[in-house]
Amino acid sequence: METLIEVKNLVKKYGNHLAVDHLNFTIEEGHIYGFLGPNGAGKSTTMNIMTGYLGATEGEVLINGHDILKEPEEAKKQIGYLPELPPLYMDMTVREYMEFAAELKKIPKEKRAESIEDVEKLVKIKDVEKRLIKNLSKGYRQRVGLAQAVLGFPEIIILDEPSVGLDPKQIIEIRELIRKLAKKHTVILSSHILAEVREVCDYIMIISKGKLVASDTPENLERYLGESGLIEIETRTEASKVKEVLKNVPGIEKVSLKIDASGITSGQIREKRGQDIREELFTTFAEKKMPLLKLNPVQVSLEDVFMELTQSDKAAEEFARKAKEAEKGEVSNAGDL
Ligand SMILES: Nc1ncnc2c1ncn2[C@@H]1O[C@H](COP(=O)(O)OP(=O)(O)OP(=O)(O)O)[C@@H](O)[C@H]1O
Repeated sequence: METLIEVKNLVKKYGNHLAVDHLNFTIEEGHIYGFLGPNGAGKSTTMNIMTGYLGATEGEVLINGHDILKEPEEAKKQIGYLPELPPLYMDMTVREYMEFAAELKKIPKEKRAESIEDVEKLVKIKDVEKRLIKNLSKGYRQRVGLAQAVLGFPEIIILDEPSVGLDPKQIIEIRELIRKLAKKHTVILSSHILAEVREVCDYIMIISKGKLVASDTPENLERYLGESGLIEIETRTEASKVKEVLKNVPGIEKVSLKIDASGITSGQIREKRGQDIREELFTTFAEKKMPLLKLNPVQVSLEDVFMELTQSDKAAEEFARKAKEAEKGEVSNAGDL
């Protein structure tokens, strides 16, 4: 697969504030990437640098091998960008604005009309092309912003929070449109909403405090981080006896139990790092004739992962460790085959 964008050691400082902190990643052809991070994480700043709207303090961005600062024309030609606040001219009609955008993009005169028609149909703004932008709803304005990004059908389309401020129906429409675009283009979008990124993107980059704290497919992120090291159990045996039995099971870090009104003891067992004590638990309880009603490893959702990664530096470090281990595991598995 072809590498379209290389971001190398990117740093952006606003005064003393490090908005982008040594970012490194590549964008490969044919995916829908999601930049996910809380407000202020540095998503817009990164996108503005990648698209040549903002200079970096350090580092470099290559678009199809062209440095965005040294060869801006060549690099920008390959990108369509919808910034957080689309640069719309309120007193222009939609069509006038599209003509203006086509001129800026240097689309040859003889191809302009056709190019605009194609995009207007795709984004469904043909019906409003004679209306002034200031009289359009927020949803339609966003579509016009998207239309100027898509105009000329560049290879890479970058969208900053494309669904912010839209109503649920418009959000669904925008998502459908993004999926449609992704059939022929590489799309990068940012969002602070995990559900949105998970729904549309096949690759997620989690950004927190200007740093890339995780980057993988949604499935892999869930897999690496899904195991919490916690096991839920339930039994009719008294809590004190359960505690006694658990003392003899190696690999346990912590136990917390409670009894409900019906006499069922339930609780959580935290395993020591890297241990899997499920079989040991099962046989120990069975030997003592203390049947377990439940023995269930607690799965962490992508929501939990996101919250943890973006709130705690320790969690982010832990993620990096797990991802490395998983990578090593995959390499050695491949070797075994
Ligand atoms: N022009 C600026 N001057 C000073 N600080 C800035 C400027 N632009 C952004 N920042 C700061 O840089 C950090 C990153 O901002 P950025 O807009 O890139 O984040 P974001 O992830 O896109 O969040 P949002 O979704 O809220 O835009 C924030 O702390 C922000 O306050």
